[in-house]
Amino acid sequence: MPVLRALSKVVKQTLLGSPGCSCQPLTVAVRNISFSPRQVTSDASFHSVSFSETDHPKVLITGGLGQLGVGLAKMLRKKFGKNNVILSDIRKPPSSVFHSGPFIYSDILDYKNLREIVVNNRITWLFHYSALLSAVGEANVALARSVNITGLHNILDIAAEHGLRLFVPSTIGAFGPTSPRNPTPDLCVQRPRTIYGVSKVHAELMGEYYHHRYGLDFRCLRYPGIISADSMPGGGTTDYAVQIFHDAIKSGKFECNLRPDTRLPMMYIDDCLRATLEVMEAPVDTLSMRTYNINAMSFTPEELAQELQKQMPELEVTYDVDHVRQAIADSWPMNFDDSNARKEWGWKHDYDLPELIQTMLNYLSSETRVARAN
Ligand SMILES: NC(=O)C1=CN([C@@H]2O[C@H](COP(=O)(O)OP(=O)(O)OC[C@H]3O[C@@H](n4cnc5c(N)ncnc54)[C@H](O)[C@@H]3O)[C@@H](O)[C@H]2O)C=CC1
Ligand SMILES: CC(=O)[C@H](N)C(=O)O
Repeated sequence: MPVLRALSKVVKQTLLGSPGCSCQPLTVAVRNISFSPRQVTSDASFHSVSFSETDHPKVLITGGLGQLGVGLAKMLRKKFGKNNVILSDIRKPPSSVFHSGPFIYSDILDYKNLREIVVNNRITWLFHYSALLSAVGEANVALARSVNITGLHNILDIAAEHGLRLFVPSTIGAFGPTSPRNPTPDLCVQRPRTIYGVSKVHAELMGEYYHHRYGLDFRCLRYPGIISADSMPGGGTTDYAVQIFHDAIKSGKFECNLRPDTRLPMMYIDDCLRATLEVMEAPVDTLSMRTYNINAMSFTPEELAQELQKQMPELEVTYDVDHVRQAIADSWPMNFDDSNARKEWGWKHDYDLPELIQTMLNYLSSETRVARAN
């Protein structure tokens, strides 16, 4: 009976909150009302990150060995110091990554292990990059549901319990065929048709809910398709826009898996990572929302090929449409309206299509020259 009485007291506190406070202080079990390891102690606080801690955050990046995580770690280590940024993943890191700063194994489905990492390393900022992307997710819905939704729940609970500032990326894929597509504003119908999109809308809503309910410092950007030279994409619909550069340099030929007229929002990786840091550092009073669109450019495969052919006139592009990816792309935004990010916290992209092409070609051709010389 005492157990039941205690339980009912916790339930009451959870549901009613304390008088005069719109968000619930951390006196409740975040995930479930039970005697689980997720029960938060009464002296914990969602607002416990002190100023000096946010000036010099201790950072954890999950899913850090994908297309974006290694670049994010590099940028954050430059700013906050090598040992203050821990990269984690479930894959074995290449030796260059392993020797460039702290790396640990972390499966986001293992809640206790995550908690241990956060506690032992006194983590204050968490960048949650683990996910299955759109095309891979459609090929393995059960795994995508588990990693993208169950994994996110673990991350939210850990972040809330330990007063972390939490960044979770969302995507153009969080919109669907009934959303306005040209342009797509921050707030509109979101009815995606992929497990990836559904999981990202869920992440946006859960993060915002934890923010309003518990005061979690949740920040989220909806990224366009990201283009990078030194890392490969992990199985998405926008992957063609990276692959074309590699194939152009290697063989002078590229077979595109989307129709030539498929228009999608895109961004160079340096802009994406800078936006991520900028929104994490934005003063709270500049953020009227917790989830923002960001954008840089928007093009079709045909436009990208034509622009690339200005530099490489011999490039041959053919099309062999993958129907799964095409259906996904046809349901996504063609242009992204990111005016709120620009107005509120000063977002501004540096790379348009010509700069993107020049930067990618410079990087990849110098890599090829080095490889040939060795
Ligand atoms: N790359 C892009 O164009 C875009 C990416 N994003 C988002 O940015 C984030 C990072 O994207 P990418 O680096 O491109 O993804 P990616 O697919 O290249 O990498 C994801 C990483 O998550 C890891 N992972 C999978 N299951 C895991 C688990 N159980 N525990 C821990 N890690 C696990 C994988 O090993 C992989 O290294 C994702 O959340 C993605 O949705 C959003 C929009 C565009
Ligand atoms: C735009 C994304 O979220 C990703 N690159 C994908 O195509 O799945």
